[in-house]
Amino acid sequence: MSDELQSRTCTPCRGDVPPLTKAQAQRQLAQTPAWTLSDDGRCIERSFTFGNFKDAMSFVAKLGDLAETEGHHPDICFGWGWARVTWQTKKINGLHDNDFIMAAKTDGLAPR
Ligand SMILES: C[C@H](O)[C@H](O)[C@H]1CNC2=NC(N)=NC(=O)C2=N1
Repeated sequence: MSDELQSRTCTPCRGDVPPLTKAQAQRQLAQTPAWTLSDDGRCIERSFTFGNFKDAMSFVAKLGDLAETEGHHPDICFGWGWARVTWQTKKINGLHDNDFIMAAKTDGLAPR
């Protein structure tokens, strides 16, 4: 399930496709069950915990590198012992398969 998503790479989104509907997003969420769909169905979010600030910042740095590699970028908040990641495709103000691919890849970066 999410292994399949983790193995995929993002496709450039030129903004010429509609966002996933809330029902489509809910179906996709089955592959990334640790993530929460927003009420408006336009983004997915997950919080992570760490033992200290350094580990949280290291996770954020790795996620930033991944985002640059994939050309698809999250919103990230973080602090001592925590990080919150939100995925949305800004160009379409909603969710795209890329967001679920990146959510699965984000899970792969998190400490077990
Ligand atoms: C040209 C560049 O690839 C695009 O602007 C990308 C960059 N990263 C992006 N990240 C996200 N989350 N949404 C986008 O629409 C987006 N567009």
